[in-house]
Amino acid sequence: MIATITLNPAIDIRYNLPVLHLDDVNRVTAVDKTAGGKGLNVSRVLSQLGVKVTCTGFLGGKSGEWIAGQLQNYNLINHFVEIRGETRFCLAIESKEGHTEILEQGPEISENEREEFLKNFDTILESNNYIVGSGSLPYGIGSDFYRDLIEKTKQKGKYFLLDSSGESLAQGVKGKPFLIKPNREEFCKLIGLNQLSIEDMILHAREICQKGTQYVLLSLGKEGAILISENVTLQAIIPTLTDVHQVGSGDSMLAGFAFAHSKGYSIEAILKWSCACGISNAASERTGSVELTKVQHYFNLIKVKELTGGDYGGKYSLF
Ligand SMILES: Nc1ncnc2c1ncn2[C@@H]1O[C@H](COP(=O)(O)OP(=O)(O)OP(=O)(O)O)[C@@H](O)[C@H]1O
Ligand SMILES: O=P(O)(O)OC[C@@]1(O)O[C@H](CO)[C@@H](O)[C@@H]1O
Repeated sequence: MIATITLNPAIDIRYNLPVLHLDDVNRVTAVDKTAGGKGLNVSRVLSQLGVKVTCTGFLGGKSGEWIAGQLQNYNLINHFVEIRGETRFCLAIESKEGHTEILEQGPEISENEREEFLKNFDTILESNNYIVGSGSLPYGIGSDFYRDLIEKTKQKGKYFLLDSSGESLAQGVKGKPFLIKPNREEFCKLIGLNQLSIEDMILHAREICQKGTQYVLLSLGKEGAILISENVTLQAIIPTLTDVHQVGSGDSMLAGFAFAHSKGYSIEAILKWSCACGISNAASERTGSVELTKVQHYFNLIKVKELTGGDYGGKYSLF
């Protein structure tokens, strides 16, 4: 079984506008509202793939109640800790100018609520082999929180997949999770440089793997993805879609990885499943949502190629 952690869930609102006018009134042409936060997107996609998923994190207030209701609709097992604060809203605006996100910081978590989560987490660990921890941390949760959860998970011999950013990702990597899934920007921040070439990202990712993280799944949007481990580097070449709804593609990708790995598929097939889920989400109107027939269709179009750059320090010929 797979459990997901969403410490800072959100009601995700997506507005579509032909043009976004700043300092003016804008009227939207389409609205979408989903139970979000990265971990809940992962959960919904896993559920669509037929996996029984336990979801945990913090939920509070009227927005928390709304999200809890949505969990039932998707047959997700609700192990969220109820909090006094109000669960946040996150806004994504899609217009001709591009994609704009406005994200609330989220509620404050008290010491007691944090303790309750940790007790709850110990129980969840007993019955789940995969833990997927995704997204930002709310106030009151220290940046080493994921790291502690990763260490607990590893002590039980289970897999922790981490998708975070900034300091919580940097700290998380120190806990040596099974996998991290940064996008290009998150990875550059992790390394502490503004821009990195693909070759340099591979070399840095390999270094992270040598220190104990098993996989770095580098997601590159419409350019596909690269999966790096200590011994192998695989590139996924994908069909590119235009006119996409990209929010949640990274989360869908992570769901695809957890699903395919838990089925014991080959590493090439796991990378294809990951990308196929990301693409299917990008093709969907809904945030954090895939269709199995589309996933299978995209799976067949993806090519996986091994990149050989010689020893660590060598260059990768493809790029
Ligand atoms: N325009 C696109 N066309 C085809 N596939 C896409 C496109 N955008 C994303 N994908 C798929 O989704 C995967 C994840 O996308 P991306 O790298 O944008 O993740 P992310 O930045 O974590 O996304 P988000 O934060 O929006 O969830 C890509 O590796 C790719 O497989
Ligand atoms: O603030 P975080 O947790 O980093 O990101 C939150 C968020 O932008 O990520 C998801 C898309 O990946 C959305 O569902 C959600 O609104």
